[in-house]
Amino acid sequence: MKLLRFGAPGQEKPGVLDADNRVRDLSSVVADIAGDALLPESIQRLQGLDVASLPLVEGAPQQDLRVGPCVGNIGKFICIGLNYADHAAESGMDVPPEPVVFNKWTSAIVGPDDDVKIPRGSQKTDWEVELGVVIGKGGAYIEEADAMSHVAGFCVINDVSEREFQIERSGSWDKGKGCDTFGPIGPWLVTPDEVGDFDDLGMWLEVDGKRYQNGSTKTMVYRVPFLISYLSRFMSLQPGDVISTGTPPGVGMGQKPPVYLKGGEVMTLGIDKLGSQTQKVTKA
Ligand SMILES: NC(=O)N[C@@H](O)C(=O)O
Repeated sequence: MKLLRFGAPGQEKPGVLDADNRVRDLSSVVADIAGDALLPESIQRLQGLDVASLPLVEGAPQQDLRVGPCVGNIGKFICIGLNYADHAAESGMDVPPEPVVFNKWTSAIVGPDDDVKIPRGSQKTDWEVELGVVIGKGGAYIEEADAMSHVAGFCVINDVSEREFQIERSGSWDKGKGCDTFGPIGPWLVTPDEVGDFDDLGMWLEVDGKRYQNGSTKTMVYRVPFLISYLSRFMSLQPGDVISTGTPPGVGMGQKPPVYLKGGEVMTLGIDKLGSQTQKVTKA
């Protein structure tokens, strides 16, 4: 099942894609794709609906119908760094002995096709296609073997990053990761049954039609069940938390010479079975 949120920023309604990829309005069934609506029993209830009987929404998603972030009211936006050995190498860093964990502020969250704004003073705004994991059932000290029962679904994330703010300005990476618009999420929240093998999903990213990232979740160092279990030793996870699991090689910082985003450029990125995003780059 592909769940989504559609409408103007801040006023999104819940929806679901039907068999013909048209949007059906879920407002009469759930208030939002958020919080307790992501619990396993709630998702199961949605999966039991006759989708074709729900009201049809006018417009083609991602064309004349705006799609918002596929999860509302996200509590924590947790990211994993250096989770692909070849990306760690292009960043001039070693694969860490334990996952690198950092945050994106929730004010960074935007829809999959909303503009990405280069922050004031930035010279080094960069891209990162990543597999997103959305928590359905919360918990602490989750066993790795049980971790997938805590997952509501998967989505595409662009972990937009300002490298000078992140690496050259002291302190944690967070300054360069959480600027406004640096967290496009969606278009769809795809339930695990529809994704199947999440350890073998192709992922890609292009800027103005030039392909920079071409990877697969196959080469992740720390896999999804381990990451959920690992994170839950340091914090309780809650319904609607989002984990961005790291990027494969091909970021701008890793090009020779490095390449960074400029106003007017367009990023397109996607992951097998999870859909694609398109963002115009503008200036704050
Ligand atoms: N270098 C860097 O910022 N990396 C990451 O965010 C990552 O590995 O996903």
